[in-house]
Amino acid sequence: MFLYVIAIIASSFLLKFVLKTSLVQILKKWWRLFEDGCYVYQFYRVPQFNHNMQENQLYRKVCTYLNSLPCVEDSDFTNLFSGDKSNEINLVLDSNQIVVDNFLSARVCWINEQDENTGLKSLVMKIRKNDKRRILQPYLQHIHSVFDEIEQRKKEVRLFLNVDNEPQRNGRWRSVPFTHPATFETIVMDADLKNKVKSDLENFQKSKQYYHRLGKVWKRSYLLYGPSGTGKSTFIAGVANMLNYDVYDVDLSKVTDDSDLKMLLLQTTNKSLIVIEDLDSYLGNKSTAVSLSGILNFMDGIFSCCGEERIMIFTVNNKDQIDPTVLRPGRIDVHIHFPLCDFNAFKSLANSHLGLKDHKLFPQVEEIFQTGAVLSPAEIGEIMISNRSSPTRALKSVISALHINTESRAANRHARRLSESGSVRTVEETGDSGIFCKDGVRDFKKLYGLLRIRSGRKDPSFEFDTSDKDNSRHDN
Ligand SMILES: Nc1ncnc2c1ncn2[C@@H]1O[C@H](COP(=O)(O)OP(=O)(O)OP(=O)(O)O)[C@@H](O)[C@H]1O
Ligand SMILES: [Mg+2]
Repeated sequence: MFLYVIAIIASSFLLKFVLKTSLVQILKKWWRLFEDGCYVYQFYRVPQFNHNMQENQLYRKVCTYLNSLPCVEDSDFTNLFSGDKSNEINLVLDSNQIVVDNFLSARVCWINEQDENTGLKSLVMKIRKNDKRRILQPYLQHIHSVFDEIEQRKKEVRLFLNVDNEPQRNGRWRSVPFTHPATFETIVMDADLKNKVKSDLENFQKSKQYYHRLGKVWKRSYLLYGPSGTGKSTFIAGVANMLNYDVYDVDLSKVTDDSDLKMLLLQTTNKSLIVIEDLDSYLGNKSTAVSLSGILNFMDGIFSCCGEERIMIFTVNNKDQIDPTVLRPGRIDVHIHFPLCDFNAFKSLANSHLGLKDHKLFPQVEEIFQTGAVLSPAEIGEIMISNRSSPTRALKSVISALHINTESRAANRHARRLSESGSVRTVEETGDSGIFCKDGVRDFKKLYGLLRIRSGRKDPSFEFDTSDKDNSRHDN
């Protein structure tokens, strides 16, 4: 019994010693040396420079790939560098260190070598001969795609604008850094819809092979439709920031003719968002020199054959007035509705703008929404921002604004009825915009400085058209 107790105490001390010291690591190293002796290996060297002393691009790619691996932390010696962003620290492998990577259940060792005499660096890959045939090609492919992903994330996003067509100017696009702070997370929209859009975008990014197999241009087109101030432009900024894609904002009023539009498209780069805002204001209207067929060809993407991975986004306020040929499958793949605020959207805004998850005035707000009051997220957001020091005051202001909206809509309806009976002219006839022609306007304007409000109809929130039936969902 005594011996038994002694054995337990001794083994617990031994265990503590093993865990506290590096004995486990030492044993692992010995085991690896023993294992290495049992296999035949193939070595591949990736030098930093080729024979003409030009930089070997593969070396840069492998370096970036290896430094991104979590197991870099496990190497005996690692350098720490500050990154581009504040608080960012990058781990960089030191010379003559070994990194062990795992790929398709095979072990791949990388040794970061530096020649003592010349100082030239190279990376040496060591894989078992048994695994060579199976993993070499896919592994190198994997390194390429991880590198591309990392580069894409690091890239500075730029906003391109088409300038007037002046002969002395080189190229039609001018660019500035894209610094819009919107992210996909800050956009207020139905959570289910947001997830669907997000996974649609992510699927698109991964579908290179799929599009190639089908012989289709690797592009996807989205139509964002809804009243003013519902977040369409903000959504575009959020997508650009999420995907790290450049944004090409096409101003159709500056396009001189159809071939100029083709030229603009040809001068866009891969991994970009090509945006035409307020498309409805250009269709069948003289504000652009581009014809309908010019716009249709642009949307079809036959001129984007020289590039890949582009997302086209068109915004409109009302899609009912748009020629159906413009919206046909292939030209527009996904329709996304941006509705005016309902109570759920209001709660999201109250949470993000005022930090309120609940409040005693919420039931009152819900009640007014049920009477059919409508304001855009922009309008409600603006009231909240102006009153953010007092959440209760902010909510009371929202309630007042919603009341004014309900009363104005009722007054508008009444005026329309009178107009139909021939006694009074409607707001449309007088040229005033919506509710602001009524007395309530001054109170309303006092609450915040927004001038535009339009009512919207309830439309399906997310529609994949017939070309994408599997994914289609109608929210109505
Ligand atoms: N759904 C939303 N989520 C987050 N913010 C929003 C949303 N809708 C509007 N906003 C805010 O309102 C302002 C105006 O929105 P935005 O410009 O995106 O509207 P829009 O739909 O593009 O309007 P328009 O049709 O007039 O161009 C932005 O500052 C944005 O922050
Ligand atoms: Mg907009």
